[in-house]
Amino acid sequence: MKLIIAQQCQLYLYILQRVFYFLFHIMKETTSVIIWLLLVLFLRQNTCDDVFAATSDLENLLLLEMDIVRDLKEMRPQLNGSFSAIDRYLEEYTKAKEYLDSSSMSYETFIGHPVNAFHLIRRMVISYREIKKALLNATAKGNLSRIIEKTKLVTLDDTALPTTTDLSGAANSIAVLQSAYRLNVSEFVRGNIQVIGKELNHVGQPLNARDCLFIGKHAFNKGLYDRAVEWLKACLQVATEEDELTAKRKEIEPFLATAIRVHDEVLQKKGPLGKGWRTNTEPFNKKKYKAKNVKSSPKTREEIEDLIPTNATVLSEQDELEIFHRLCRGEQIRTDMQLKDLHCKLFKPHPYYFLQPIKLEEISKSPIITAMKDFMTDQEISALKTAAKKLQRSQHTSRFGGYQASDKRTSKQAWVTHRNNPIIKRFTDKIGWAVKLNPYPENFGSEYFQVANYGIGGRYIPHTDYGNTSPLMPEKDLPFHSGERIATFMAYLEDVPEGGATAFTLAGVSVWPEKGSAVFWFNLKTSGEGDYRTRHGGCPVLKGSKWICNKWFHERQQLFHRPCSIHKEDIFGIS
Ligand SMILES: O=C(O)CCC(=O)C(=O)O
Ligand SMILES: [Fe+2]
Repeated sequence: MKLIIAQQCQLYLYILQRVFYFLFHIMKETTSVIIWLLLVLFLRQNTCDDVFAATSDLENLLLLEMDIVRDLKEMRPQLNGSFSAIDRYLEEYTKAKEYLDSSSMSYETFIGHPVNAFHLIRRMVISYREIKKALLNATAKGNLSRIIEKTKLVTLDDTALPTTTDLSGAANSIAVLQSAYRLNVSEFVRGNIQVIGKELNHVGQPLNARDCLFIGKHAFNKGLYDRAVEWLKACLQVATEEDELTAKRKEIEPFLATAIRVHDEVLQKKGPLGKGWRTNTEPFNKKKYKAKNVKSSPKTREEIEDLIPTNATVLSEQDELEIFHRLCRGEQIRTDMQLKDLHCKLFKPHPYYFLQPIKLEEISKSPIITAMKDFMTDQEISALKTAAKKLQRSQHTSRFGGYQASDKRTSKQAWVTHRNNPIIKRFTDKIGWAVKLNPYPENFGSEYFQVANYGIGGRYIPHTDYGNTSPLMPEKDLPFHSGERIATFMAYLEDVPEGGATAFTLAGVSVWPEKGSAVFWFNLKTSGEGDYRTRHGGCPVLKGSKWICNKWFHERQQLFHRPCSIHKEDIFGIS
């Protein structure tokens, strides 16, 4: 008996030992994975509340600033002595406010100008922290506490204020805007948006030398060496003209020298364009450096088609970004023949549309992309925007797996259901009748509406809507077996004065946002295979506030509406 117990004990011990060994082994293997996961979580948290990523948040920030200023102005006479941080800030704010009042712009229009938005974020990040520190110091010293402790800025939770991450995000966005739209930098530092070769001038408030230095450094860090040099040169110019110096020439010059040197070295070693860097085609220092393999970007739709992957080859990220920016700038890369083939028609796919047909415009024939003009009523637009109050930072596939907020997709979004909202319910029906697909999330025909708002320079780099590139609506409501995103309906909820087109890089077309209009396309071929030619992205918003609303249809529920086919290359159409 004893023997049996001893043997059993040994067996248990052996099993326990193996389990420990196994766990230890797993832990050893997974330690690095865990560290990565923690890092990813940490990075995610840090980028969650980016205020620069949505104009609606920037507008709220502007209102908050007005509140704080009212309070500061009331308090200032009671504070004897020097509070230079407050005085400097109030002076700067007053200039911005006078500018806003004299231009009689709406707050949304004002904040839709990237320079005005940058100024606001800078004041909130730098000036407010300085003021708060000065006030708290004074409180610590004694009798001012009763006045100061009541001020909004002191009682306000710090999480309500933007952070240095927001300021960096805004500087990055400006660098991206300049690069994508070829902005005239010497005008931009004066606050004016001018695109080289285009009649356009949106006036804003000038930047100071420190702002230019800050943006120049961000352009450099993003590998935009040509742009960094332009910024730093403009910065020197501003510094020479400034009454109250914000950055000394001595501070700027070393950065400029480094930017020029790195620019020339990169050009000589790697060429003018690659993943993560760009330079001019000529070096600044021609005596010391030579240019290397200057590559011209694709010119026509045919040339782009040559780049379309046939089997496994994929268009390089850099080539695609070049095409994307050309489309964003409104360059025509299709031939006249291709354009001549496109038509408009009045479309009555359902009795609902008999009296008021849809104005359908063909945007592209391969793949088929259609626009529906004036598809939404003002009532539907405001119902969707009102329902999308709690916006969260949008995410995109991450290099570490899963999804992450990054500058590949700078917007904020909310999922909106039609439940309990008769206007949104009717709008859902309307879409279903128009495109002849099941639009109801209840039976997994589609996801809820995704309403998104872009901020300064807000963009979404080219991607496909199929293949898990962005998170689906909350998973508990949409099981895996609902299939891929078979089709996309995307409506524009605002006009965008400058930039912000949707560019289809392989179709070679751009669609410009028009309030109430929508675009529709199938992401999958009839065989169920993804149609790579549907790659598209949201161009950086140069000026204004871009709001869109997506409805993604899922594959399985559409079986009887759109039967699959055995012919691999067949595509669906809208008819
Ligand atoms: O903003 C745009 O124009 C494109 C948005 C988009 O592609 C998406 O949300 O999937
Ligand atoms: Fe998309």
